[in-house]
Amino acid sequence: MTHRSLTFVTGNAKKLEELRAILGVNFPLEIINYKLDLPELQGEVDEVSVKKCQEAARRLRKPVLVEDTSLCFNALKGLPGPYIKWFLEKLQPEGLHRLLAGWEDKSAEAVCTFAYCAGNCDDLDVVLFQGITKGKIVPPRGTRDFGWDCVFQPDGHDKTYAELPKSEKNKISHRYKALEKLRTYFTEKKP
Ligand SMILES: O=P(O)(O)OP(=O)(O)OP(=O)(O)OC[C@H]1O[C@@H](n2cnc3c(O)ncnc32)[C@H](O)[C@@H]1O
Ligand SMILES: [Mg+2]
Repeated sequence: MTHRSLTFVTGNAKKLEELRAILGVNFPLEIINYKLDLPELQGEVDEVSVKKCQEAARRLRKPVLVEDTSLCFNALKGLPGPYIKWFLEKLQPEGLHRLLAGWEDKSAEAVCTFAYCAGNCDDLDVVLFQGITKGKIVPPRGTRDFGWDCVFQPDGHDKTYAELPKSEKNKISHRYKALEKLRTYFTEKKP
């Protein structure tokens, strides 16, 4: 059996860990990691992912996959959105919750957007696979080993992502939902 490969370009080891756990061994392509923190242009969620993916394809010149994660507060009309990394870095999880102090509405959406490009020089078409999990922003609870997991409580659960066992998060998460779409695409797609 020929094994096509796909290079996942990310500087984030936890994203890679979840991708491997979610896709498991039955995914038809071999996933190779290329550790690189790509520059991210400003814009709406989809735009950021498309540009990031085209930059990865330009640099690596082979089939590439990138991912961009947003955390969108409904009271703030979707912000911090794709800028969550910088908000988290400066404000820490406590500060993310405090951002919503003036609003009754604590609802938020975790959005994961995978972007794939076949990497041909003259064709930088990008396909997106997006997953959204709705929830609310709460005071931090649970482990602090991955980003804003400790302040995001998915709807229908009384635990934050950080309090849920990894295997549970990976059954309901924004990343899981995006990867299910990606799995369908690559499983049904003829080489
Ligand atoms: O190299 P890339 O793939 O861009 O990795 P990154 O860490 O820069 O990631 P993003 O640009 O997508 O920024 C998303 C931020 O949200 C965090 N994050 C991503 N997925 C998460 C998840 O499932 N749970 C909690 N935090 C997450 C991540 O650590 C960043 O701080
Ligand atoms: Mg990034």
